[in-house]
Amino acid sequence: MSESTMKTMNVEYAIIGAGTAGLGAYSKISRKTDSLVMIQDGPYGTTCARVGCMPSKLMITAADYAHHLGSSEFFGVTASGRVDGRKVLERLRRERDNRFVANNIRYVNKIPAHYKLEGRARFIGPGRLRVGESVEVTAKKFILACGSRPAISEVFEPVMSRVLTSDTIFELEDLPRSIAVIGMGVIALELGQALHRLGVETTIYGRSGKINTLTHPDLQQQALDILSTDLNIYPSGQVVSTWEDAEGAWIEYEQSNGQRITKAFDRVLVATGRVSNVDRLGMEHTGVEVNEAGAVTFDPQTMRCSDLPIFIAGDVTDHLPLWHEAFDEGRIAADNALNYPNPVPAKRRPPLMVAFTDPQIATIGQSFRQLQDREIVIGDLPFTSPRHVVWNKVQGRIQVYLDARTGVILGAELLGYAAEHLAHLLALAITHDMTAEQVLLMPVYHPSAEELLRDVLLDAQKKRRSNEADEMTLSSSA
Ligand SMILES: Cc1cc2nc3c(=O)[nH]c(=O)nc-3n(C[C@H](O)[C@H](O)[C@H](O)COP(=O)(O)OP(=O)(O)OC[C@H]3O[C@@H](n4cnc5c(N)ncnc54)[C@H](O)[C@@H]3O)c2cc1C
Ligand SMILES: NC(=O)c1ccc[n+]([C@@H]2O[C@H](COP(=O)([O-])OP(=O)(O)OC[C@H]3O[C@@H](n4cnc5c(N)ncnc54)[C@H](O)[C@@H]3O)[C@@H](O)[C@H]2O)c1
Repeated sequence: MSESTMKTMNVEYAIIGAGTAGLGAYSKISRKTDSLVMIQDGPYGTTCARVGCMPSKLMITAADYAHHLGSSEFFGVTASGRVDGRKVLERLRRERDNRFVANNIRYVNKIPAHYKLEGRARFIGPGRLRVGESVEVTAKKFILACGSRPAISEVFEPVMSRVLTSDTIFELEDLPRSIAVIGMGVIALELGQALHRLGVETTIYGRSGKINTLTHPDLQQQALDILSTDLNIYPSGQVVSTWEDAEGAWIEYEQSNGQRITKAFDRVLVATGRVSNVDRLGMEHTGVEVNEAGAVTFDPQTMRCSDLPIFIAGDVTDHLPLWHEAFDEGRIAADNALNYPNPVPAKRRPPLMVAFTDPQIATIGQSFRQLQDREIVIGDLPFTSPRHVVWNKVQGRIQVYLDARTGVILGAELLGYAAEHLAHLLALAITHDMTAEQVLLMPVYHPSAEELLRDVLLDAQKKRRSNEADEMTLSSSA
């Protein structure tokens, strides 16, 4: 394209990406100025609604129904269920498209056309972007909100026609007969368990041997043991080769003990993490600092990159790739872009993560690993309350970490049925720097799952008092 046919735009603010973070930034900036553009490559609707949080939870819910039917005998209820894979996937797409994606598109459609530009943006110089092949945008401030994409390693190239990722699995017409799930992170565990419960012969191939979403070794092991009771999991090793023939996609996997396993599958779901789209942005033209791993360095309080008028938000950061964080970061980045060069540092919320497996995995505040150098007491109980017994859901554990001196709740790791709700109560307590004693002032209904939270805090308190008594005995005998 010649310079003369290149369309040019000159604005104050350019937002790259119209996902959760980009739209969060747009909503703030558009209230203050007309001089902005939001550039989107690919379909609108956001990763969360189209191929992330929402379709995965819709699939998990169908799988939960199938699982409950299969286990209802325990309650004296005989039920028979048959999974119709086509209907499961049709319903998933219907709900996703008519509700979650449609809501988002409705919002995007209300954005005036002159604020929106479609095409892939990349920097061609400081303050200058090329969008697609025919548009050049000059802006004073930039918000990088262009998300991430599934990582697929070269070893899967021979079976690419059978490879699925979270970007493609929800578009299947029918459920496959068998699937290899590569990875043991959140996507692999959520979707692997759901597919298994929907009747797909599923094998999960991990790498590290650990469920790293949790950090306490006992919880990691217990999570693996529980999930392995109904799921076929090889936790530790690596895929060494793949090939395809009439039987399907063959996976050759070497376990960490050196033993090799070879098996053919209809499909292969690669869930081995995500890569930030920052690598396609031409950052070398901007002067932004990039660390050894290729990630942009930024200040999490302002989302500012180096000292430049460039801000970053959402999964593109490689840091806390979760929906609520993307939304917060978009808004923090917008506030700081609007106020540039004066920083507006934001108080970040305590970390909160829930994996929607059964049992659920949740982490709140500081992890056990992060607290290793600090004096803490651990409230630690099996995930059992009268309510959990009634539900016949007594697997797992809850750990709450208190500062040994003050009793302030610092963090927690949970593995248990519907842990999401206790996780949110703990998140509230941590947000307000509450002590166990303060939380214990709350009324707790009987029989409720929240009794477990009360009991684990009482356990932690008891340990704290016993530590204090030991210290007093020591000092009086010294
Ligand atoms: C399967 C799955 C399940 C998940 N489940 C949950 C969950 O239960 N709870 C939770 O909190 N989080 C969940 N997440 C994470 C959550 O979806 C993300 O954290 C969130 O969607 C990130 O939003 P974002 O705005 O950073 O990115 P996105 O929504 O991906 O937006 C970025 C946009 O930028 C566009 N883009 C990329 N490059 C360019 C470019 N050069 N120029 C212009 N545009 C560009 C992309 O096409 C994309 O549309 C899940 C993710 C996945 C994949
Ligand atoms: N419920 C939720 O909030 C939810 C659900 C799904 C996804 N997400 C978000 O999406 C992000 C991406 O999820 P993800 O599961 O792709 O990433 P992840 O980082 O959680 O897990 C990737 C896993 O793949 C393993 N791995 C990497 N290379 C491998 C290889 N060659 N062979 C075998 N295993 C390999 C890693 O050890 C890791 O366990 C998550 O970090 C999470 O923030 C959140």
